[in-house]
Amino acid sequence: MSDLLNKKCVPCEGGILPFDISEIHKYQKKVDGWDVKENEEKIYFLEKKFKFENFVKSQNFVNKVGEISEEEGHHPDISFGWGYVVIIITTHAIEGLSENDFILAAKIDQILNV
Ligand SMILES: C[C@H](O)[C@H](O)[C@H]1CNC2=NC(N)=NC(=O)C2=N1
Repeated sequence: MSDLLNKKCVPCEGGILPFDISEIHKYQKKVDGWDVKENEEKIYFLEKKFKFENFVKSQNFVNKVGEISEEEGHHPDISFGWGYVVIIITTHAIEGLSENDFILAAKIDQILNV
């Protein structure tokens, strides 16, 4: 079990530096199947695609992700449709990745492991 599951996202309104690439790689090892990508503004984010059997199962997963995000006070960008959900996570306040993103990723994975 990832140690990240025992942590809680800390409210972030800026004032800290985003993870550098070596911290990103260290944390990436703690979450399974999450890609690290960089957008056109050179902002790093996490991305994972989840597959489901139908639309309703995708929708139910999105709803659970929404509940966890509210509990954590940290929110992903979500797109979904028939049989898939794509989750993107970054820390908007610092324009990069922080521990919060990896905590949320670990807790999203946990939805499917319980
Ligand atoms: C204070 C509170 O934590 C912030 O407004 C939060 C809300 N959710 C958030 N979610 C994400 N992904 N990034 C943020 O910077 C962010 N800011």
